[in-house]
Amino acid sequence: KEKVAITKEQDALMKLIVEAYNKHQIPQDVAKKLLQEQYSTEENFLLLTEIATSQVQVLVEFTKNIPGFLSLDHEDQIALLKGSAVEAMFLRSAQVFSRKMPEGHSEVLEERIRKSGISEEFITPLFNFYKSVGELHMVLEEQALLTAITILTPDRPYVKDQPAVERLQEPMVELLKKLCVLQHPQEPQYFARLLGRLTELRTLNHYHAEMLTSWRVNDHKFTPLLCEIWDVQ
Ligand SMILES: CC(C)NC(=O)n1c(-c2ccccc2)cc2c1CN(S(=O)(=O)c1cccs1)CC2
Repeated sequence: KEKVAITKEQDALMKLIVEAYNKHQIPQDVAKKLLQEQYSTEENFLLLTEIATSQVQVLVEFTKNIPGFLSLDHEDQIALLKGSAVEAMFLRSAQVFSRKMPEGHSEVLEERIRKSGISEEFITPLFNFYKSVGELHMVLEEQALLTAITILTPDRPYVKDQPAVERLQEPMVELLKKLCVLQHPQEPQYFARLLGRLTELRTLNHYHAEMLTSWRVNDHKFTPLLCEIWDVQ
């Protein structure tokens, strides 16, 4: 059985990705707001809009720190960000949700999200996804790499130079694979389960697009940044 070891380069890459991931956490005060007073549906929706908007800003900063990203074609950089924003947001949500929270906090958070005007047929797959990510008990390095891998998906719409994106994503996938073997030696299929979450994420894109149209119908307001990244209005 060949000895799996992280090379010096891989260790340097991982440190860069984790550092970027840590630097760009969501301002806790915004997420904490969701846990405070009892809000109406409209106020919960506005809070989610605020949290989602701050998350997109966090996502852009994290992405800019992915080694090689800023050397990609500029239009491709935009195409990758727009193509991955929803997935990165739901991955982040799942990671926030699956984190150990003080007693009763995740129930309150779940309640607030359920009472935010999001249609039922979207809430179910959303919480199924949060649960399936939570069951993986990902370590920080895995979360950061999985987010970078999601952003560096070559086959997003309008990406011109896909091979250039593949050249950035490939080493991250290789590194994540090694990490999984080292972190979960008793679970050889763990890496495959992680990648399976990325497939599940793509289905949430579809639900999110459906949700957006239903919100536009009953004229919910989004921020300019969310309109920009989600191509609405
Ligand atoms: C952490 C950030 C990325 N999470 C977030 O914004 N959440 C969270 C969430 C999950 C765990 C902890 C805190 C918040 C649940 C939901 C969203 C956003 N969306 S949304 O983007 O469709 C939306 C935007 C405006 C109205 S609805 C709906 C569902």
